[in-house]
Amino acid sequence: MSLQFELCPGRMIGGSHPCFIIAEIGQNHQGDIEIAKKMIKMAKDCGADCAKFQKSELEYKFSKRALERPYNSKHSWGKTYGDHKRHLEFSHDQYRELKKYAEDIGIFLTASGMDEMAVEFLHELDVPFFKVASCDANNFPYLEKTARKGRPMVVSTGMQSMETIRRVYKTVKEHNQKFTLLQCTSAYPLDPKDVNLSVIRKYQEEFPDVPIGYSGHEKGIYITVAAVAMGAKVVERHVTLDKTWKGNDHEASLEPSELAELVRAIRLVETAMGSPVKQMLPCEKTCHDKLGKSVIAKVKIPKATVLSLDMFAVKVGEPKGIPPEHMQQLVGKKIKVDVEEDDSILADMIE
Ligand SMILES: CC(=O)N[C@H](C=O)[C@@H](O)[C@H](O)[C@H](O)COP(=O)(O)O
Ligand SMILES: C=C(OP(=O)(O)O)C(=O)O
Repeated sequence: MSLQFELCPGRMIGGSHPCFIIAEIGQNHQGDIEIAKKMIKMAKDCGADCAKFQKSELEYKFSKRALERPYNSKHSWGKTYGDHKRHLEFSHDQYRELKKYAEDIGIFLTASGMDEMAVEFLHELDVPFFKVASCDANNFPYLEKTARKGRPMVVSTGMQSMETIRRVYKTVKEHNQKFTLLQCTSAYPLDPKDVNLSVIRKYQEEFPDVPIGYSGHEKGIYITVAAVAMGAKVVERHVTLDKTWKGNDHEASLEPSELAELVRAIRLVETAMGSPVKQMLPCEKTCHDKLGKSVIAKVKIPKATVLSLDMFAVKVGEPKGIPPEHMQQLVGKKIKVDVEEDDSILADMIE
């Protein structure tokens, strides 16, 4: 069984614990703290385990020239990429307010630290765990420093090769035992042919002591539910209050009704995963009583006949007799009574 650990106070993940569902608010709050709060509440009401944001200290995440480059996208909130990002970035005080709000309504809150300084701030904010965004999965100095802080980590692996992920595993593991790797393809919205859920299996094989999860950017909920059926122990999906809003991520996000449906579907599938022990269950008795088949006399069998296969048929009999899987064992045995054609052969008729 995969490693299990406490990702948030009182909330274990991995093993047979319920999948941990992260509602990624990201920057879908449009830079408005009241919308952000509504989204945290929505995540809670829909049954998600955690609301997540993205925290950057912009001069540490981007170079000057990257911040100054013109950003003409229809999703832009400013003339330059820096202006756009500044519009979407909450201050430290605003983060404290959001964290308090989440605590008040009873949902975990964290953020991806999008650079080392942001991780420092999140550490001080006392988030339950660090999320590492795909764009930092190959940022080894960052990974090492973050892992050394000792908080659990959820590491996304979009845009990376298997070789890099092996190195991520080794690097983080050296300093921190509590982490999970999420399969992710970083495209918005993500085409199903590029999802590669099979990577979940690959990760489970290569890293059997680490819970594996999935961070999805596709439309709809089916693929994420399938990830859970494959054993994803953490899932993350972007959420929005309105998919038509301005912003790069809204289209690939779930609206409240979809998030609620995703949570319901995940919990249903988890229940249905059940046990690998194959046996007839008590709930099957009614069906078995009505339609379970028995060994039936194909012909009249006189008392003292030595039984052979050509004397048997398999039918639903009344009363229920010997189950057909035991038919072979009857061969060569003697019958103690006369049996009419089409009667059930019962255990106490056999010598
Ligand atoms: C890889 C990564 O960070 N991806 C994030 C998480 O999925 C996204 O939310 C980006 O922040 C977003 O798509 C950027 O959009 P823009 O460039 O319009 O701010
Ligand atoms: C980019 C992020 O996540 P992912 O790589 O899982 O999409 C994030 O957490 O900010």
